[in-house]
This record gives sequence, C-alpha cells and structure tokens, in this order.
Amino acid sequence: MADIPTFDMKPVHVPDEVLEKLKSIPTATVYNAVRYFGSPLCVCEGLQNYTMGRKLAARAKTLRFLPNRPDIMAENPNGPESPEYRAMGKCGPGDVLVADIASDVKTVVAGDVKLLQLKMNNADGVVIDGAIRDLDVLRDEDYDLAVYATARSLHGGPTATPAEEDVQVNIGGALVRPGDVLVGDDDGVIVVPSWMAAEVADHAIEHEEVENYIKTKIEAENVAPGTYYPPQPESFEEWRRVKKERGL
Ligand SMILES: O=C([O-])CC(=O)C(=O)O
Ligand SMILES: [Mg+2]
Repeated sequence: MADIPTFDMKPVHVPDEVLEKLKSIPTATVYNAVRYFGSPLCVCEGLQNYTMGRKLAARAKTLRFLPNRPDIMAENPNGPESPEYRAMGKCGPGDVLVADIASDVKTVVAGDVKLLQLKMNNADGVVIDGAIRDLDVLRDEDYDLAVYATARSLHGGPTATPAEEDVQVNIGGALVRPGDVLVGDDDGVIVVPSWMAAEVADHAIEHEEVENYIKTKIEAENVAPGTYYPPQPESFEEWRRVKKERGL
C-alpha cells in the first residue's frame, strides 16, 4: 500500500480530463482502484445500464426524494422551482443527475418530459436508485443521455416527493456527495469520491495497461493466467521498463 497518497478528503472539482481517463478503462478496474484506496462501499448495488454499451464518468448533481406526506408535498410544490428542476438545472456537460428515491419503484423519478431539461443542457446522463419511464422516447428522440437505474416502470408519482437537491444521498448502498464522480459501464455503476478521482484514474489506467501486457505474455507463452495474474510488483516494473523502451 506504499503508493497510496495521503488525501485531505475535501471535496474538489474533478476536471474533464480526469473524467475522460475514467471513461477510457473498464469500470471494474476503476472499482478495484477505489477499493484499494480505501472506499470499498462504492458500488451502486442493483443499478444497471439501460443504455447498453454507453459509458459514464460524470460529476454528481444530487436530488433526494422523500416519502409523501402532506407537509413535505406542500413545502415542495410542482413547478420550475421544484428541487428536481433545480438539480437538473445545475447539470451541464460532464455532469450527471443522481436521484435517490430509496429504491422505491412505485414512483418514477422522471420520463421524457422532465428529462428534457438534461437533454437541453447537454448533461451526460442520469443515475437513479429507483425507476425511470419513457426510455423508448429517450432513445427515439436521441436524448443522448447515459441512463443507469434500478428499474423501468409505468408508475407516475404517487409515493414520493422530490424534496432536496445538492445533498448527500444513498444510491444502492453507496454514499454520493455532490461533485463525486459516477463511473459506469455494462458491469454496473460506482461512486468515486471527488478528492481521490485523479489518483484513482492514474492508478487504474496503469493497472489496465499491466493487465493488457500480461495478457500478451500469457498468450505468447501459452501459460495459465495464474502465472501472471493477479499482477505482481515485478510485472509493474517490467511494464514500466517496456513502456520506456517503446517510447510510450
Ligand atoms: O410523470 C412523470 O412523473 C414523469 C414522466 O412521465 C415524464 O417526465 O415524462
Ligand atoms: Mg412521460
């Protein structure tokens, strides 16, 4: 663990270059790095990619629903100032709406009409611990959003109220704080704390390179993967040497 930096753990703005790095490798490799750096409860359990093949690495703008009750409904009337639209209004390129509805699937978080705001803002997508509807419309009308959710559903909004934006939320058992990075592919979606994102990206990219390097060795030498996997420090040293020799 000698190469784990000491983080001061304050939230930071994650730049687009780091998002691009995180998108360039499998999410499983990023997950290993986040776990290695000390945040193992980072998996948004139960969520899947409803836009198969589409990767995500974007900064979280958060929204929390709460169970309906007359007082909370009165405090959060529908309309452009509702927390859901305030949260979506903060999303632009490189951002993702992250909605916590406590896995309730009897209320959808949004469909094609509400999500028009994300489309108009060129946001990257939506991550929902709960249900979404109108996915066919999103596809047919080319919304160009990554969609990760627990379920598709027909339900409208009978059980929960969009009550708070820009707060910390629980998405499938993982903490998401505003500005954290949601990283996903068809394997699933994880949370990278903003303050470790840059280091996680570099660490995971080198890991992915070493894995690709040992795959070439396994095939060339016709040996069982266990010969080189999981990669040992010697493989990292060898890869760094090879990279230098090849001028990479
Ligand atoms: O009615 C809802 O809650 C969501 C919906 O269908 C839409 O945004 O199009
Ligand atoms: Mg609709």
